[in-house]
Amino acid sequence: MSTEQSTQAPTAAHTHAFQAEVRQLLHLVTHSLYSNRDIFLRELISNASDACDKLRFQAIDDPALMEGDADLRIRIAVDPEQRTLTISDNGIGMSLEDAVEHLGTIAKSGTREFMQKLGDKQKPDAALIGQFGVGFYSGFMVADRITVESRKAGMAEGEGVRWVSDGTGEFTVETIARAKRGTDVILHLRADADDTPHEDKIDKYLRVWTLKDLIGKYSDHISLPIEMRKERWDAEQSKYVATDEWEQINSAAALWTRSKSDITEEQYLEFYKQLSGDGNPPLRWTHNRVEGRSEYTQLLYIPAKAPMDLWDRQQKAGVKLYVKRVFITDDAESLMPTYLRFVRGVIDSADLPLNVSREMLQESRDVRAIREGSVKRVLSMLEDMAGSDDQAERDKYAAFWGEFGAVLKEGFGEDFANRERLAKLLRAVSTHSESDTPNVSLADYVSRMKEGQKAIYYITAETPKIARSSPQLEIFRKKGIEVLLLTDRVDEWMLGFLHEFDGKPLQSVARGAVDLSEVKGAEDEAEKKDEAAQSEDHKALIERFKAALGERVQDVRISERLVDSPACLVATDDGMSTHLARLLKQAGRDEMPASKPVLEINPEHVLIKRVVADAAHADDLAQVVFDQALLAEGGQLDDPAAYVRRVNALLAH
Ligand SMILES: Nc1ncnc2c1ncn2[C@@H]1O[C@H](COP(=O)(O)OP(=O)(O)OP(=O)(O)O)[C@@H](O)[C@H]1O
Repeated sequence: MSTEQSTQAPTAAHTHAFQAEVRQLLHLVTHSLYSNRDIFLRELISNASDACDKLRFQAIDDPALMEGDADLRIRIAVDPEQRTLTISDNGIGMSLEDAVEHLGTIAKSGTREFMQKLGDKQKPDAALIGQFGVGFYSGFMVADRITVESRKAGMAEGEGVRWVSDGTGEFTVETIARAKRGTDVILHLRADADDTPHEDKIDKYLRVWTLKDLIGKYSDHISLPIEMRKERWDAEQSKYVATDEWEQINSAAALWTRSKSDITEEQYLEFYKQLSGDGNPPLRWTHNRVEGRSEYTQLLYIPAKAPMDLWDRQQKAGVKLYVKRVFITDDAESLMPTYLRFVRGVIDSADLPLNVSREMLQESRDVRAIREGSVKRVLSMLEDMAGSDDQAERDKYAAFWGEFGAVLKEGFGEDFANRERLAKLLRAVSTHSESDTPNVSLADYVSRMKEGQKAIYYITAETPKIARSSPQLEIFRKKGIEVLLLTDRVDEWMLGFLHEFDGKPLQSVARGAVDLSEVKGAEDEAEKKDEAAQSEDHKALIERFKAALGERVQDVRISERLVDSPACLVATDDGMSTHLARLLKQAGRDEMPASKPVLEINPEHVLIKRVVADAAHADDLAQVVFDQALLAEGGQLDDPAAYVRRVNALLAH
């Protein structure tokens, strides 16, 4: 910065407008969250704690940042006369640019998307809002003005910043002189209306014992000391008055470092909320101290609800890495594979060096051991729920699968070592039940297989409804053979890795030829046809179709799987399924040429018989039969107009 600028800057306060999403968020914060205002304290303490974590981490490489004051702590002070509540930390602090950027915009993509989704709804459900942290802005639930004074560690005394806003449209920033590193967030509490019920009065946040109570409830697990001024009884004034001495309010032992028996369920739940910003209680958690070659503590939670950014693979991993209680990063993908990105928690290693770099994280054997250990724990939690004797636990698993099943499926390609465990956790929709909720496991399927049935049959489609109406299922339905209906986008990809279960191959009903001859079924004998007599007729029929369809098909054959429909499309054994070809096209992957389908026809069907009987319209009929087979499986016609023309010609005839 030039001298000219630095002498000018302190005098001018600049006004900035909040980003539109922040304005919207502020509106919500001040209008809708009225019922649980207490959380503002937890949010601000959490920010202060993060700021100290960041400083501690940066100071590993640059100890001068500590400026001789390495006792990081958070202080809460009240001034009843001025009606202010101040949350101070001696953490990393903010520069003027930081303040404009961080306290004027919303950086988290999930929150931003959420705000956009809410649109103009002024009164959304408070539980919904509770799902994500409103962070700093929650201060405006209780304050009609917030002043933030800060100086970034390592910057000069004259380079502090004051940020002020009344939480409507704008804020101002100016440069100030500030000797102390770190941040003071000063809340100018709103005045209560006379008719505010006692328990809702904002005044309560000026009372020391209320604050102590809230810190105990929401922030006890924060690993830094949270201090308030000691009070002394003043007989003359007959009230408590603050002294100059500070006392520690919380236990300041990071929750995961305590022994399990000292932690209540409520504390685990509260910690989860703080860690994840998710207002829904988690489904399960696991807390272990692992000893042996690699020593670490893990506290891992399985959430009940998917966050908005679940599909954003760029999102930070959900597990925070600490080394000997020092926060290192919340961006360590190497700790958890991508297919478990929904897991939230903390891993605290006793072995890694404090200045561990990103590259080291990727290569370290310790990290690999931690990762393997954590994956095992998560899969065990899921197995416990899925295989529990208790219906409530199994319901929890079903809920989990509904939220995260499609993500877990990515594991088949990502985690070869655990493929079998993942296969047991898989749930699918099935022709065996009417429910479109995936609740059939491969083990259930195998236990119901018919005598002589060799494969586990499935079909992929866009929706269960389309899958259920597929002509390819007809023969399976008739013979009472169960078929799994796989309708997640990731399924085709997953099936590239999942070839068998319990020694039984997985086989698509829409691929290759079906051979159900060995499956025991009552109708089979009666169905045996005089094959020799039919084969000549069939040959002619097939030739007709081939001549009409030319390049559109790879082959035409008599179907073994159709009962009621005239025709269906199937892939060759090694060809790409038409469903996958469509998915790739939707994803803009046109360069993958779809392999041409095989048309299977049902010679017993009246339309197919007409192709033989009505030579004049045989071509049109064959084309229409093909197009309809494509439509029936949710495909799109290349030339819909030609299809309509042909159908009309046939109808008019
Ligand atoms: N006490 C503080 N010291 C330093 N920086 C702070 C402090 N409080 C807030 N900030 C900065 O402002 C940013 C925005 O804070 P805010 O609480 O809105 O969101 P967040 O902390 O990123 O997310 P969330 O609170 O939902 O976890 C923070 O990311 C941080 O960069």
